[in-house]
Amino acid sequence: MNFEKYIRDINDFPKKGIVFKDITPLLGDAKAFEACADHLSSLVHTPIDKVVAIESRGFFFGGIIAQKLNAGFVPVRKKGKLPYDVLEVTYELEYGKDVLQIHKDAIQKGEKVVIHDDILATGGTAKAVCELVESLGGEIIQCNFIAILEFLKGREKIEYPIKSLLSY
Ligand SMILES: O=P(O)(O)OC[C@H]1O[C@H](OP(=O)(O)OP(=O)(O)O)[C@H](O)[C@@H]1O
Ligand SMILES: Nc1ncnc2[nH]cnc12
Repeated sequence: MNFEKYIRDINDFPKKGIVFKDITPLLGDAKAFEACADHLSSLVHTPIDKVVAIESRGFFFGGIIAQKLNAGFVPVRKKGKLPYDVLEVTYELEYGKDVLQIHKDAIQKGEKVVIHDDILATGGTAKAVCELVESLGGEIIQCNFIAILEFLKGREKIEYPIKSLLSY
């Protein structure tokens, strides 16, 4: 399937000068949504224990991928949303700065982990999540995205295999 036609550019969102990749047309089409979930799952070739996905757009497919791969689902959330003991990391992304948190008991030492998000842009977000997973002793198998904005060089920040359906 040509997923590109379900992702639209929105100029100057959320800040002037940013070309925002909007995946809501993909989510709104039943066939495209299902095909995208299937493709994202098929990018993983080894058994894994956990899919770690990033609030909020990583959650749309993260849970489905976990189910398809027979793995548990772990949410990484913006500060103040997770109720139990957390580890946290401050990070910068293409258009801002924030804090991400993960539950301290979400990953056991040695568990095999796939990280999923919708977009890899500057890589600040994904790198921060890699750090959280590493701190808990997880073994990162790969980072898996719907699309990579190659011109923002996010790949250079990530030292694990990167897989995606689309590159811009
Ligand atoms: O590679 P980076 O430059 O770090 O940017 C990528 C991140 O930016 C977006 O999330 P955002 O923080 O906008 O939150 P949202 O998913 O809640 O919309 C996107 O979903 C990624 O998580
Ligand atoms: N240009 C962009 N479009 C959508 N999500 C993003 N996250 C960071 N940069 C983005």
